[in-house]
Amino acid sequence: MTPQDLAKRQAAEAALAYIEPGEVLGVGTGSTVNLFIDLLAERRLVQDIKGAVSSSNASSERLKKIGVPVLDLNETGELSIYVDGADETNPRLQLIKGGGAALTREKIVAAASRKFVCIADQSKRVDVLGKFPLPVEVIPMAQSYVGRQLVKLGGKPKLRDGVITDNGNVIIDVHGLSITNPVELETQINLITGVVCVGLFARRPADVLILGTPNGAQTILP
Ligand SMILES: O=C[C@H](O)[C@H](O)[C@H](O)COP(=O)(O)O
Repeated sequence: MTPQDLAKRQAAEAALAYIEPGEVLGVGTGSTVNLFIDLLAERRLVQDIKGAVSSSNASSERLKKIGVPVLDLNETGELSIYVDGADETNPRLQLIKGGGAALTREKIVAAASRKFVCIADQSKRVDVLGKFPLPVEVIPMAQSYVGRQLVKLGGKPKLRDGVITDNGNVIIDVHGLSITNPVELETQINLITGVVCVGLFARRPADVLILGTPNGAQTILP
């Protein structure tokens, strides 16, 4: 395991403490979440939860493989805990997400959860969001139009080659942004016709960040 994977695993392991027995768990997407799912099996915690609402087909498959029932968010109502990774986090726990193209469902599950526990290695921590290209999920026929609007906002849009989301849409990654006002930019991008979702989690930041570091897992509050 690389030092980065070890740090991700530390964060994932610390997040196990947030699981509420008998509850439905919200589960995100990505390599850090995969380690979290693996730990559910390793630590025999699968029986403790009622099931999971997942933010991607990939996570659903992984959950089913270890015997976790994957439930429909429309049937579960509000979730107590949502555990997910991030591509970047600032000190206010506002995030960039969507490196794995799952941003829209992630934002839905985060919105429907009382507590969002973000798990990441320390390389994800930044002062100002934007070094990681900002993912935007877009309806395919609007791709060029949305690209032009994103240029007007100061970004350099680039279509993510060969990627179709679980919702049948494309991803535009916006390079060259220095996101000093994440709430405003999230609103501006949301207002572009053809945008399904932007991977900026500013209006609904994480509630808790668990960061894997060489000195162990650190819990950070906004
Ligand atoms: O679409 C993917 C998600 O937003 C992931 O949570 C994010 O990309 C972080 O992934 P990883 O844990 O692999 O760094």
